[in-house]
Amino acid sequence: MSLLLVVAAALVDAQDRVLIAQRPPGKQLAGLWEFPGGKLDPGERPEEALVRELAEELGVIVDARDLTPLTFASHAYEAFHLLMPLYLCRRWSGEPQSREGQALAWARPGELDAAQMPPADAPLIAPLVALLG
Ligand SMILES: Nc1nc2c([nH]c(=O)n2[C@H]2C[C@H](O)[C@@H](COP(=O)(O)OP(=O)(O)OP(=O)(O)O)O2)c(=O)[nH]1
Repeated sequence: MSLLLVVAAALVDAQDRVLIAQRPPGKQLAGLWEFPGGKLDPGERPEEALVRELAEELGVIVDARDLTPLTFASHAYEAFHLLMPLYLCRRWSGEPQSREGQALAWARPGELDAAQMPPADAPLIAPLVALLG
């Protein structure tokens, strides 16, 4: 079993909407809507990796101190077991923009559709709904 650590963020705006990004064609899980984030580079701390990924993918600047642990996903994919902490982030600078060609959307947690998200993400919806409605 290989364990894959991926860090992800729920960026939450003033209307309590969460930013989701669509995985581009050609990638694993293409077309599904996920939380921005990604894998750690060698030697990187999780929060540092997430700050980097948010800058690369969305062009936003986040202070690691504004990343609050919210919940996590633990899911057995065929090729690896995914462990994915999900951080809550309500403060950043810059307007999130698609830096890698991915579609972006803001959604109320209650509107998130597990069927359109990676299987690992389904259990993440309930904590977001509990927090934000
Ligand atoms: N960022 C993110 N990844 C997720 C979520 N749910 C989920 O199962 N994943 C999986 C998909 C990928 O296997 C992995 C994230 O890896 P990644 O985005 O850095 O890498 P990738 O597969 O796009 O490909 P690559 O960068 O290695 O080319 O975690 C999610 O909500 N956000």
